[in-house]
Amino acid sequence: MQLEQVGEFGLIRLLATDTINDPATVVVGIGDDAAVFLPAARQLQLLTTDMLVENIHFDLKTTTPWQLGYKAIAVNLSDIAAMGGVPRQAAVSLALPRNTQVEFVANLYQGMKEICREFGVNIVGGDTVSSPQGLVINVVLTGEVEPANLVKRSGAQAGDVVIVTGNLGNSAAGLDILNTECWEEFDFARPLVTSHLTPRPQVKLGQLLAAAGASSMNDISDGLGSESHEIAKASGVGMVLYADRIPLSQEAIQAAAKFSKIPLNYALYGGEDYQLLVTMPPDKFERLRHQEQLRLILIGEVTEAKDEVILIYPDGTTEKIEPRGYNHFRTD
Ligand SMILES: Nc1ncnc2c1ncn2[C@@H]1O[C@H](COP(=O)(O)OP(=O)(O)O)[C@@H](O)[C@H]1O
Ligand SMILES: Cc1ncc(C[n+]2csc(CCOP(=O)(O)OP(=O)(O)O)c2C)c(N)n1
Ligand SMILES: [Mg+2]
Repeated sequence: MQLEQVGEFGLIRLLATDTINDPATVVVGIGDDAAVFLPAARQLQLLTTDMLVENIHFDLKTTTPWQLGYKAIAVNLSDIAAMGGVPRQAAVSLALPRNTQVEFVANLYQGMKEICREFGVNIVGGDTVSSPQGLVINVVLTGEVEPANLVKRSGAQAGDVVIVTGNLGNSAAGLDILNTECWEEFDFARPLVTSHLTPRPQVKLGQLLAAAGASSMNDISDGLGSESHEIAKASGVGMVLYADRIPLSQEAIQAAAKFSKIPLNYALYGGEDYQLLVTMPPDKFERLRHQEQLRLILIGEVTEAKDEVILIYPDGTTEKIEPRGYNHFRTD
């Protein structure tokens, strides 16, 4: 069905079902001039926004609308996770080309509703407009954090350990695969493509790490190279990272071989992994380490060398990691 058959308001009515997963916090949801919600007492309020733009963040030849909706929420959840917070209220703005099908938008919302249900997030509003070129989806997400558990980028201290919460580079490898003909034939492709199209934000781990005394956190949207420098700059410290400890999946290594790339570069400069990069005093990390079910990988240490991130290879050679990752306005 064409959008013009239902119109702007008909579309919104179609989408507005099953959007409230935590009714106790919502006074007014979709349908008024503004949403009204009730923050919990004595919690700091978090607010983040991230936008996905067609042919910059996604390609509709390789992404289903369901996956796009899921990812649009996931990348915002990841920012709340990186503050140690609990996600709460979302607003979703869409700019849709006129020839978009109603079914496309309904599937986009199914993807968003699925991940919102899983994380207890309400969709309380948004905006729907037409776009002369390409689809744009923007999400605003609020969250809450106990004041004592707030973790900023600026708290890393020399002597802290540097940890990550999962494999890095899968998403960038997945993007290379999606841009290849007949990728379904590669037996290593599936988990990489899944990491790229439907990343899992580390919301629970973010809360746990915050409560356990993380000194800084950042989610890895632009790549480890860029995010490690973000923490170093904000905290006035440096880092050493051990090349052989940076977790790469077998599948990412196989993909790198296929595309004649250096596997570690997927992790350093690829981006969109949505794992957390965390610093923490070593004694606090030791206490967490014994909880076996947690996947926490120690990859380095915080140093006093201001703003310098050094990679150390097993043979002792070192190299400076550049503050480079995905950058919207640079072409190098
Ligand atoms: N157009 C903008 N206006 C105001 N603040 C912005 C704008 N774009 C980005 N920011 C802010 O700049 C900081 C860095 O943004 P970004 O690199 O997108 O962070 P993240 O990787 O966490 O999404 C964030 O605090 C973000 O809110
Ligand atoms: C079609 C397509 N081309 C390229 C990419 C790769 N890519 C696009 S944006 C991005 C970085 C993350 O996006 P950004 O908007 O910078 O996220 P933020 O740091 O604001 O969370 C990457 C790696 C992609 N996902 N899809
Ligand atoms: Mg952003």
